Amino acid sequence: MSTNPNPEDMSLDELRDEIRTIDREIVEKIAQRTYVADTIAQVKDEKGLPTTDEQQEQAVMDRAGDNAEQFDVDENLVKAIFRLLIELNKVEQRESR
Ligand SMILES: C=C(O[C@@H]1C=C(C(=O)O)C=C[C@H]1O)C(=O)O
Repeated sequence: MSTNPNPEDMSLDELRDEIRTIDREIVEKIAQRTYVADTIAQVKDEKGLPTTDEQQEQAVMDRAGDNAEQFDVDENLVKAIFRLLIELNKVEQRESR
């Protein structure tokens, strides 16, 4: 068994390192988005507004579709991810009110 990785394995490792960094950044961004949504929940609480804002959710989904198109990724998949992010925020918002 050789201790030296062949060049193909090295480049696979390097690419997976890149994925690892991106995965961390994605979770960091989700945490940032959740934090801002928590702040929005406080503002809504002060103003006596409901947790759910369907018009805003539609705007977020429309933007997700536009961004998916711009970056040439599957629009339905990106929208599914944003639907989950919105639900995550609403659960968090309800818990913090
Ligand atoms: C964060 C908000 O609260 C909820 C969560 C949303 C989201 O995660 O994008 C959008 C609308 C609201 O239903 C908001 O009103 O902006």
